[in-house]
Amino acid sequence: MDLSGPVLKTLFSETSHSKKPFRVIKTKIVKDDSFEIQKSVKDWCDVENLDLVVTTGGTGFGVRDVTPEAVQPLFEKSCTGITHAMIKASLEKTVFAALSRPVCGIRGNTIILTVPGSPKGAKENIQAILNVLPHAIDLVRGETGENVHAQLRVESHECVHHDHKHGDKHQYSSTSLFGPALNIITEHSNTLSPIKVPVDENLIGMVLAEDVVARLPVPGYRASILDGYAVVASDGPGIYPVVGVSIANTSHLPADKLLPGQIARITTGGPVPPGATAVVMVEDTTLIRASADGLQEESVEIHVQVNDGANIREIGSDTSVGSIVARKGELLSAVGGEIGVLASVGVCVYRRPVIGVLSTGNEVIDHKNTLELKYGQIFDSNRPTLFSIAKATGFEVKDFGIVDDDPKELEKTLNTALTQVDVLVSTGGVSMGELDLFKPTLEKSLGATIHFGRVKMKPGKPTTFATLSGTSGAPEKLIFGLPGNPVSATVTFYLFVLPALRKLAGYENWNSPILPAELTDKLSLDPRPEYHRAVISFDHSKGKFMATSTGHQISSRMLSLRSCNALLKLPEKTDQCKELDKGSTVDAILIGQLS
Ligand SMILES: Nc1nc2c(c(=O)[nH]1)N[C@H]1C(S)=C(S)[C@@H](COP(=O)(O)OP(=O)(O)OC[C@H]3O[C@@H](n4cnc5c(N)ncnc54)[C@H](O)[C@@H]3O)O[C@H]1N2
Ligand code: MOO
Ligand SMILES: [Mg+2]
Repeated sequence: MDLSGPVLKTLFSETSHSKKPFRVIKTKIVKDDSFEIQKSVKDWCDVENLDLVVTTGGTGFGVRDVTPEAVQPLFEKSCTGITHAMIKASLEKTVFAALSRPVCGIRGNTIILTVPGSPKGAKENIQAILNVLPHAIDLVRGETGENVHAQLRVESHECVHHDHKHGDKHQYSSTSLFGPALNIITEHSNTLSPIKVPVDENLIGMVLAEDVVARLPVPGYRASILDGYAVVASDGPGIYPVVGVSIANTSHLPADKLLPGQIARITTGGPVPPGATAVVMVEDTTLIRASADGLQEESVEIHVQVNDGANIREIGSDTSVGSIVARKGELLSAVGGEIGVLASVGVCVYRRPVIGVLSTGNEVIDHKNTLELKYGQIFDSNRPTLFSIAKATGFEVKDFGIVDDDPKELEKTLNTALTQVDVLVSTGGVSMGELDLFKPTLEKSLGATIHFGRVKMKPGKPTTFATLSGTSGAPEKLIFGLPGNPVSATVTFYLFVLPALRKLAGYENWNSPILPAELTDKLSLDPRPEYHRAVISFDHSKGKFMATSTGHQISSRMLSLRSCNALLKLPEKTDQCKELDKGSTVDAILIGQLS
């Protein structure tokens, strides 16, 4: 008769797990047959997906005691500590506990325990580990239970100095405010080395690494400003023979120069013939006689007196040789002016940083790979969002995909990525959960230096910044661990990553512009300084920018970023100030277009 089964069932039912009792939902009596035992345990782990499977009996020294040998091959991980705790507790009661051979392990999300068959022994063993079981189950399930929470609060408490000597606990230096955190980042964002590049549209968004000096004059020849006739100005008005034509880069003249009393047809930009001293626009002339075929004018009347030099761009009048046409530090904008100026010369610009982006999380699924989500899964919105911002702001991104919450996989991907990029941006896994592995992996496996791991701001509290020294004089790599929440990832990209990218690319002004804006409604304040998503627009009647909140600001709600073009800098809530009134003026960080 099974006596220990009911004893354990009662014990579990009386025990609280996350304020709910354990529920024993399966019981079964199995013969002392390895195959039968394995089949049942495997079924409960793999098919039923139970949190905990406990076998009683078959752990002794008897010939028919085969449970440990049957169960052990099913383990993916051994739980030696639990086994020790059980044996230790029993040994304290009787030395005969030494004749028990329990084994404990993990298969998938299930913990498997083998305890003795005697009701007393079984109860003692389970009681010995009952307190750690909820915590263990939470960890194996990847959830954050209260025990885990308490443990992690110790493990990641804020400290000012980063110190490896604090034992095994993870301690990541914390910066309390956004400003100092950004300063740390920009101190490490050293402008990359200059490169020589051809002048084309790829220059947009690049910064000149040296002054650009004109090597050639513009124009390189005397060029006409108008369509008309090249003349000798001192000839004055009158009827003249048309002796030649100067169109664009071709010039047909009977002699090597225009003589007084002669004129030549010329088009805009065409080379003014030697001897000509001015150009008269065609509107100030009349055709007197044309050739027989009507294609060529033979004589033309000039109606106006022009001065020497009229309507001629002299050599070098736009740009003289040796003049500085663009200065070091100048940003080559998309408006086109700078690129147009440089079109005649080669340029040296700062290399633009290469950025790697990856998402982390077992629940994160690439939206391009499936249209279906299983329970608990979510689509990866962070990578497409960050790619878009990077592209729109002129930076090249490499995609490192989605990485599971697995330290080895994370380490492998980070190592690969860091050989290819200047800046690595990862999202997720930086907060307090037990699957938040980014910081320990960076520090322990990659040897990176974490400069801060928390910032007093909303959103973006767990934002992490680290650096990894470059090999053989190469610049250090910048590593950003942005929070997984999509809004937090996006906002912190704008606030932390973009300034770093701009500084690496040589921008003198790397921060986004800030405008004063008036609130159209009152806003409640948060205990953390907040970067509140809003739409700002210029109100012509008031002569100022107006800011309207995008609504509920929870960090998971991407809709709070829809149409948003600014982040309002809101101060933290104090006893004296809990909200900002309608009409208050706040700083608005411009992140999008003004409409
Ligand atoms: N006990 C505490 N818990 C949390 C704290 C805290 O201080 N104490 N901070 C909260 C804050 S604030 C944030 S922000 C989040 C940050 O979490 P993690 O960076 O660790 O990110 P995950 O846990 O991996 O994911 C959080 C959330 O975001 C979703 N997610 C993750 N990746 C993506 C993606 N690529 N696309 C879309 N959504 C994504 C994920 O499913 C979670 O819902 O931590 C709080 N917790
Ligand atoms: O600080 Mo988290 O980024 O608000 O949600
Ligand atoms: Mg987390």
